Amino acid sequence: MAVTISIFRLNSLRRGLATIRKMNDSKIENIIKDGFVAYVPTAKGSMLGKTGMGFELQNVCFSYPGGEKTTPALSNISLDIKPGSLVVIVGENGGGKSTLIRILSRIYDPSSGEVLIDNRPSKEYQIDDLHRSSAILSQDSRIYPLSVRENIGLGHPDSYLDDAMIKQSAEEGGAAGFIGKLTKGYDTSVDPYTYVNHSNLKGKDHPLAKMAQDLRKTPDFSGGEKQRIVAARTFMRFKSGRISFVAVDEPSSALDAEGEYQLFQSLLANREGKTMVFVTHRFGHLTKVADQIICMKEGSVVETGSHPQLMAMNGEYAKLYNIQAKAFQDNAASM
Ligand SMILES: Nc1ncnc2c1ncn2[C@@H]1O[C@H](COP(=O)(O)OP(=O)(O)OP(=O)(O)O)[C@@H](O)[C@H]1O
Repeated sequence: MAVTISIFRLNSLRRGLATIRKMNDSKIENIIKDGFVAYVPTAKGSMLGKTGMGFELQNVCFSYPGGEKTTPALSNISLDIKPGSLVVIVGENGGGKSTLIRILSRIYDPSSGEVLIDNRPSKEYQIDDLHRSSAILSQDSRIYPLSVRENIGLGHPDSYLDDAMIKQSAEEGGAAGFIGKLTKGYDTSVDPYTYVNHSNLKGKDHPLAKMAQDLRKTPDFSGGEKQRIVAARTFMRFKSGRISFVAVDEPSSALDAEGEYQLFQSLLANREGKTMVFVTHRFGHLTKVADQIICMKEGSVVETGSHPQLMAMNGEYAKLYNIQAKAFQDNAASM
């Protein structure tokens, strides 16, 4: 029985992956060149010493290919991100935060300037290798036409049949609660099966009617529930033991304040051996424990430092922090 279920799941995953490949092939144009060096840990670097990926950016500029803007998305960014550090990028809309995350994750290469990863030019590394060692959690992260279990299992396909691991990842991603309330639990299909309602099959005890019934589209998940499944996939990814860089780019827009807080706490609990970079507009609880805050404006880094250092500077970060703090105090006063 277990073998039959495993074969069924494997076939289902294969079909799903073929669909995903088609979805991606049609949309993604790879504009970066692959490197020739495997991402191998160094004593100072990631996997071996379990200290996380280290970055050094030297005069990095970036303009989006075909973008409408006359000014670059990133201008002359120079900074260090130490292995194993917790970094929070803050700043106003359009400041370049997500673009910087994409450069660090090697989704794009700089238009000019250099990025060093573990002391070596990032362009020299094989892209797949770098991506296998990185986990990116963002609003762009997708739900795939697979079961809930498979959507989570994609984070670490070698272990996608490991129920305990899937469930633990769901707990960490804040998804276990609502999955537990689904009739089919982890076997619930997520999109995009169509409801087959052919009149020839109505009320018939026909094999096709049975199949059509099984294909019935399940109710859509809410935005927050989808984000929790995607978060669970990221925690599954951590279990591969390979992840040394985690980029978190505002994954929580559809989460309530409690959901976002829990998600960030779960991520921080998994910090060991990883460099973590967060982009969020609701940053107060993160920046106070961050090793480095990077404050961006109009494509430039305007301030970097710790929370006490930047508050003492009384510049852009202090302005953004005080606006948040005031909104919080006003809310508390009106309750
Ligand atoms: N795919 C894209 N193509 C063209 N231009 C883009 C693209 N993505 C972002 N930009 C532009 O690059 C600049 C920086 O955008 P980015 O998304 O990095 O800012 P951000 O600080 O993350 O903003 P937000 O806080 O609103 O998410 C903006 O001027 C934006 O319009």
